[in-house]
Amino acid sequence: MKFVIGVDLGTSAVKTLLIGQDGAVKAEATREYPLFHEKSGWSEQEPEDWVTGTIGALQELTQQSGVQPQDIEGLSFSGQMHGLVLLDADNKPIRRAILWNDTRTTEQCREIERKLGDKLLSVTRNPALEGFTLPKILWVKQHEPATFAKAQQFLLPKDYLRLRLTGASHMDLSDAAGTLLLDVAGKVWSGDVLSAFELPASLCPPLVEASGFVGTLSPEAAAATGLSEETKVFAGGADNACGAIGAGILSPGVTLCSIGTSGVVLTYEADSSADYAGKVHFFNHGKPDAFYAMGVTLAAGYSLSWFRNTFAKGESFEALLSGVDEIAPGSGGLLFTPYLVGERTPHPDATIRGSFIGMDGSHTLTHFARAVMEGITFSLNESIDLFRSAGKTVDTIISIGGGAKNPVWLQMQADVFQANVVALENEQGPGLGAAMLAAVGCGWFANLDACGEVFVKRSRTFTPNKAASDAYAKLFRIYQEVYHKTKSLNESLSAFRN
Ligand SMILES: Nc1ncnc2c1ncn2[C@@H]1O[C@H](COP(=O)(O)OP(=O)(O)O)[C@@H](O)[C@H]1O
Ligand SMILES: O=C(CO)[C@@H](O)[C@H](O)COP(=O)(O)O
Repeated sequence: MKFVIGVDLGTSAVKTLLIGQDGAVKAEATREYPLFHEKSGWSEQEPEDWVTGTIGALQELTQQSGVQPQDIEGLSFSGQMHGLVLLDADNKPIRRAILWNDTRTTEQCREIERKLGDKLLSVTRNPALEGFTLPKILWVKQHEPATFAKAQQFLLPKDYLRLRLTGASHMDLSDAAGTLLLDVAGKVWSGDVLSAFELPASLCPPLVEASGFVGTLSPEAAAATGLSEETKVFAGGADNACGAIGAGILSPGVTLCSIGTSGVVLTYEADSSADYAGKVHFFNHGKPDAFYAMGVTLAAGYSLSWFRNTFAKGESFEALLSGVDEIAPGSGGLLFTPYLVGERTPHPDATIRGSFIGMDGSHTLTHFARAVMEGITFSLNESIDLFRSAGKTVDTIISIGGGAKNPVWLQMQADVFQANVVALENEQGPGLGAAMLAAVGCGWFANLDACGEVFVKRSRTFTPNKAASDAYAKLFRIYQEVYHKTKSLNESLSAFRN
């Protein structure tokens, strides 16, 4: 039996999967790394932590599985999107990476809108949002000119990791789409955007398809990981593109919901013709010539992690969430909005912050935990609402990400979304999607669709419960009011943030 590896460079951790030709997961290994929030709205990571974590996870994967290195034919990547890694002439990072959930760049977003006008949406197919990469480049240029003067190239997180494992520098189209520098339909770096901000074309790495073969592991990387120097490396894609591949979202009809650090609702687009007027993101898929549209909740799983780390430190998610199923929808009148780091869809707003509304003396920690899960799910339902309003049928949703480990949350998704929610045998959709890119690249299958038939394994389907759905429909309307009623309060409070 031959094997491939999918490396998912997430925000909370790097997760690696070793998968055989039969699509069965032979071994998994994970390494966590920290996030740095030096100021309110800032979010950074140390690129070296990604490399150390990945090498450790790959060593464990090979040792634990007992698979011979020469039987591992290929490897590919999935990565957290948008994060800015600036490299000097020696390919060394010149500062920490500024991540997708860092919202310091509101001023740069307004500058982009002023300079590009209508071209922004027509070329990049997306609005200027704080999380995207171009505003981050402009922020460093303005606030850290001495650092920026050293920058020779920018990469995204998984591209930097790939550079360290192969020695070659590339960016795939699905991730490049989230930079605001790509002509999304034309699949080239936009000369118009680069020149509007006086950025040299040399700052951008060569573009490849997510499925593109980019070389083999360097001798150093092979020695450090225990893998063979012959292992073929394929570019890989944005985590949401890979999540879509790993969930079998390879043709129209089925919707994806991912609850990782962020939360995502994603639908397949067969061509670039759809026009959501910038209300949702529109990016290149990891499947050649396809696209996807998605709404993003910035702090989905992050809200639950923050809640646990702040109020139940040291507890597992299983312990924290035990008993949430005994509380009725609505958490005893307690409502949470997950705007811990601002929001993207449907409220692109870097200043808004979260709320608990309706606290009373009868509420326990378990009520709060359930309210957090409900608030995150309501936020994702706003994206589903947007897609339904645009005429999409959303009746079957594949649910992936850390949040999909909890069956109560999967049932809650079915009840809030009023759709069937399907769980996969392994919730690690992005890692599976990366492994599928490697499997197709190694020639095991003619294309991703054929690979999906073998690799994507559905498990349980959760169907909406009528009484819970009716209650959630009422609660969702109340939830939707909270943003508007807390917006100006948060604007006033922002002066007191650190
Ligand atoms: N057992 C669990 N039950 C519910 N939620 C969980 C569980 N384990 C992890 N999570 C949630 O999943 C999130 C991590 O998901 P993951 O897909 O690994 O994220 P990322 O790709 O961003 O690193 C955590 O922030 C947490 O909220
Ligand atoms: O910013 C986005 C998508 O636009 C995020 O979805 C990131 O891609 C990070 O994803 P996770 O770490 O939550 O999977």
